[in-house]
Amino acid sequence: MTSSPLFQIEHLNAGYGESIVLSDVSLDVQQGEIVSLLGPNGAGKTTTMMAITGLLSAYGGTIRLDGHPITDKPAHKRVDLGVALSPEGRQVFPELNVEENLLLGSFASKARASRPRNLTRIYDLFPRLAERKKQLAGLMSGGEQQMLAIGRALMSEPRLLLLDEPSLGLSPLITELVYDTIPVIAAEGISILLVEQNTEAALAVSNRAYVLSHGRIVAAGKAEDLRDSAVLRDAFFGGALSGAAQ
Ligand SMILES: Nc1ncnc2c1ncn2[C@@H]1O[C@H](COP(=O)(O)OP(=O)(O)OP(=O)(O)O)[C@@H](O)[C@H]1O
Repeated sequence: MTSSPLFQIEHLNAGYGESIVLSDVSLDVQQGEIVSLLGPNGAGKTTTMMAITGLLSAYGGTIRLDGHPITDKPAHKRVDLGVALSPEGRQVFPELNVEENLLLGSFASKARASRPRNLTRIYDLFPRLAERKKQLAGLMSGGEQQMLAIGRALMSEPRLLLLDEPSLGLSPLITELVYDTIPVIAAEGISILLVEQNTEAALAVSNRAYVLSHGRIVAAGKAEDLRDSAVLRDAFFGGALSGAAQ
């Protein structure tokens, strides 16, 4: 693709206090593209997501949406500009019902005015949520909670949807059900950055992928080229990394 990317990270450094987790991370996502960020436990995937949303400040580097830097914007402003996160572990509000959880996704955003339309759209995407509008989120299955977390993120009408480990703790069958919706969302023109340890599920729906290991991008390429690559295996199973892409 040659068009300028909807979303771009350039040379991002980030971490916690004196502990640097991400070093020189660069990646991009085109409009409507599904891009995976793969890596084992502790590679820095969630840290990357937190830096993109503004929940964690970058130590260096630039994060751009539509070419404009958002690195210094507060988290709520990034939501309004079109960045939404479905967090690791879903983090639904267990004492609130499905619809209340969804409404919170647009509570403070510009999308507040279009709530009825977006609710309809999300219920069309996830009929299970439509059947359970009044059910307490805490009483739902892991798969339903995952659908709810994605639906809640969509309520803010994102242009970039960040999905952090959507398959975590789900059976293969339920993972498939959740994953079936990802290309449908992308087909609406929404760009998706998908963080996963489940490389097989992620690569099956992605156009491209990056591999993160010890806070550094160690490989990048088309999803089909990375599927059986040695660098992906090394990143997960601790082999010596060559650093070469693919
Ligand atoms: N709040 C925090 N304070 C200090 N260090 C942290 C914090 N959160 C994460 N880390 C450290 O940052 C590194 C990267 O963690 P991160 O959660 O980003 O990895 P991950 O790739 O998302 O892994 P997982 O798949 O297990 O969630 C780890 O070494 C982790 O211990």
